[in-house]
Amino acid sequence: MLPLRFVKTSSLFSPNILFSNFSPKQPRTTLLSLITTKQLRSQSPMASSYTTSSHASKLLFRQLFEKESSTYTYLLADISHPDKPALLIDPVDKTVDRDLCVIKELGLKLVYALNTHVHADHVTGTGLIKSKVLGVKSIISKASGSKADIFVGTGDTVYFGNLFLEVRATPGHTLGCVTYVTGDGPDQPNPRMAFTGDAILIRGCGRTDFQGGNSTQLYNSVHSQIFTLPKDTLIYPAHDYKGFTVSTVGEEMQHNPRLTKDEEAFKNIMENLNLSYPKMMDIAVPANLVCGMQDLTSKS
Ligand SMILES: N[C@@H](CCC(=O)N[C@@H](CSS)C(=O)NCC(=O)O)C(=O)O
Repeated sequence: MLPLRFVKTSSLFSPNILFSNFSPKQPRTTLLSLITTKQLRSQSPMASSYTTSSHASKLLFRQLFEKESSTYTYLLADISHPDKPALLIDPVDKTVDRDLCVIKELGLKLVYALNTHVHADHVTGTGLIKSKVLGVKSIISKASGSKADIFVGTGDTVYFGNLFLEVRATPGHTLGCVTYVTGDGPDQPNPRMAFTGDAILIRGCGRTDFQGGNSTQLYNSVHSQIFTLPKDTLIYPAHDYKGFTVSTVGEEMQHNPRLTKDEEAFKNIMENLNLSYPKMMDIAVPANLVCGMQDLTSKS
């Protein structure tokens, strides 16, 4: 387990080898194998874009959907870098083959599998990915209580090529929730993109009734860590149940039916959601507390 303050992928790697500096003081070398996953052509990405940057086409971005749990997985890669280093946010076990197929077809090199939190409604694809693509590192917050290769917290940056994600702790749905935000800088995507997990959903938010959930904390997280981002920041949540794909900070500040209320009204809404527990909860939470390595620990 590597505590992390700074993750930067170096530009010094050949097509099949990636050198990752996990800390400026502790350089580490990781050999990544080629992806050997069987291609599944029947499954395709749901939504896509080649770049959201105002600069040279640099960020490759895909929004991928898993329909049973209505989960979004996000693929990001720096395609201006010779090795096209890529990462996945919130992969789902059931769609790992589809996601790895896209990564292979696009000639990307998967470096990291990140989770925004310990999910209760599906098993993360992280463990399966690590068993299929050697060298991929799992990332989650320390506060999640989960096992992983790398732990992140507020202020950490996760580099893939010359692009990076900034980590913001956004607890409230669970204790260990984080939001990953694309970097603020001249060569970073503009507008910025926030991968909010379940902290904020489009016109909604994550429930707060289990896994250390707390509505006051969620309210404060969203207002201090997400609503303070530029209003044109794109919001990409971990779920959508209504057919939405993307929103913006400004749009949610104006139209989110829960988070536009004052704190007391918000708490009242959250206490009266009356949602049933996720069907997969008893399987998903223990599996996700080991980052999806539950069936793989003896094999890896
Ligand atoms: N029916 C689904 C679970 C739906 C659910 O509870 N979603 C969560 C996020 S996954 S833990 C949530 O926070 N929903 C908020 C909302 O307002 O819907 C299942 O059985 O898996």
